[in-house]
Amino acid sequence: MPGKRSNVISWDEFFMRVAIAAALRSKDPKTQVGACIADTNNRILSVGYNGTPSGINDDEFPWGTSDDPLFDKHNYVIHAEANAILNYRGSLKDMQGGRVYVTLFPCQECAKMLVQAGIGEVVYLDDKYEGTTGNLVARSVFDRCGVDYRQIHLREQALE
Ligand SMILES: Nc1nc(=O)n([C@H]2C[C@H](O)[C@@H](COP(=O)(O)O)O2)cc1CO
Ligand SMILES: [Zn+2]
Repeated sequence: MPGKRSNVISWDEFFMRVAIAAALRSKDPKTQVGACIADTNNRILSVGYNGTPSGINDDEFPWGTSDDPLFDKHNYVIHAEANAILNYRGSLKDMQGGRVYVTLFPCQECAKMLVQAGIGEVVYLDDKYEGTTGNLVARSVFDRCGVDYRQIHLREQALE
């Protein structure tokens, strides 16, 4: 009798890899972000990535920044975390105490939305905007609202 495979990936790795797969769909040339929401039973509820609102064609969208707010992508893009919440078609009750896996630490606006959606823990990979105002406010939101956050690192993993 062959024994079981022992080198399976953890739930943390699994959900983060799903978030990474979502980020691969992003059309943003500078920063691609993916998010995966899992419930307390380790079931995936939803996935999202940063993109334009559905009425705006992301292939033709000018993906740049500008002094003119009408031509700055930041004013149009829906963040990965927000899309993951909005993509869910079930009851928000299902997200209570759940976890969001994000490839980049959330901004302050998404932090507030994640709190209101009932998310209990944020697991993130990158934190390239650490120390910026939005990043500090997001941390403050999580701290004040009792949402835990922790960074993970992925190891190389091939199928064997
Ligand atoms: N947590 C996040 N989730 C996201 O979906 N984003 C998105 C918004 C933009 O499309 C892009 C950031 O663009 P840039 O400022 O690095 O050129 O990533 C950004 C953050 C950072 O807080
Ligand atoms: Zn955000």
